[in-house]
Amino acid sequence: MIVTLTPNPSVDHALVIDELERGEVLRAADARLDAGGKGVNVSRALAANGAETVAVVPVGGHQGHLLADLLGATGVSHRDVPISGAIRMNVSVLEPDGTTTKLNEPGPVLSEAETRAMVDATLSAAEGAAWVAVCGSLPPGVSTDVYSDLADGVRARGARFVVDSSGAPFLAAVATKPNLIKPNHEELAELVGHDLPTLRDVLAAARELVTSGIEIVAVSLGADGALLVTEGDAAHAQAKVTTPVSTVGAGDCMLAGLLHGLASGLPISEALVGGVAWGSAAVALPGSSVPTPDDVRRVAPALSPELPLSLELGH
Ligand SMILES: Nc1ncnc2c1ncn2[C@@H]1O[C@H](COP(=O)(O)OP(=O)(O)OP(=O)(O)O)[C@@H](O)[C@H]1O
Ligand SMILES: O=P(O)(O)OC[C@@]1(O)O[C@H](CO)[C@@H](O)[C@@H]1O
Repeated sequence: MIVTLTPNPSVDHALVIDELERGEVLRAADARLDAGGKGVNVSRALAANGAETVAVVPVGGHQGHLLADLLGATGVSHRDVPISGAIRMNVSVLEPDGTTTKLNEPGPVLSEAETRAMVDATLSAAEGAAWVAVCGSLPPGVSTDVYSDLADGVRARGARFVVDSSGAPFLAAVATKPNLIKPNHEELAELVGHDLPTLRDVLAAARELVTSGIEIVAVSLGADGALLVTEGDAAHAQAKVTTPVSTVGAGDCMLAGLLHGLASGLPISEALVGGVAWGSAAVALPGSSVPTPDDVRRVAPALSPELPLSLELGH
């Protein structure tokens, strides 16, 4: 069982347009709503592939009701923590060449009591779980100290602690030495404090974090696939997507596939290939849609026989 906590969930509103032009009235050709926020997406992807998961979410306001309805419609088990503020509506603007622009709200202010209730709900869901993944930004009012409470509580219950975030909260979370982190290329550069132009640089940065006490560093690299590093191992995998539609949530689906593989006892390289398959399958789907097993079967992920260390990333 994999538990997710999304401290700052959203309803994701995706709009399909021809071309993003500042200062113009743009008519959307299509639009869709999905339950969103990084941990919610991880749980949605797991549930869509038949894996056991519970999503813990603070819920308030009209969007909160909508989030609960959307989650219910997709069959995802969720534990709602009532809050007085309204959760976010985040907008994604999707162009035909696959370019995705995101506009994310800050989210509601959470009181200390609401933050405590969110931690307690997560720790109660963590009883008997294999992994607990805390994903995405922190809403205003939530101190980064929340990560040490969560890390200690999750470990005390025998589960493994995963974090995916960005900026200062990610730095604070990394200081708790999670069992697994999933930065993307930019977030890893932020964590180590310098640019990482090639896969060789990404490997060195991931090894630095592993040496500091993090068991597994999984770096998602967009179209360049993903690199997974542990103390004794490093693996790279990639899958081509001919027509990218929306990259929103691809990193979350990659994390979901990876955790599913690890929870099923796969060796890390096979779990990585599964993660890349789920992430790449998500890129071929609209909005924040998560892939089903049929979608995953349509992509052909490949483990690199040797690490392509000279690969220049993002080209
Ligand atoms: N253009 C692409 N072509 C093929 N696969 C892709 C592409 N973009 C992303 N992927 C797949 O999705 C995974 C996650 O992508 P990425 O590194 O962009 O995540 P992210 O920045 O965390 O995304 P998000 O925050 O939207 O969830 C990659 O590891 C890769 O497997
Ligand atoms: O603002 P955060 O919490 O960093 O990210 C939130 C978000 O952009 O991440 C998901 C995609 O990964 C979306 O479902 C959601 O809107």
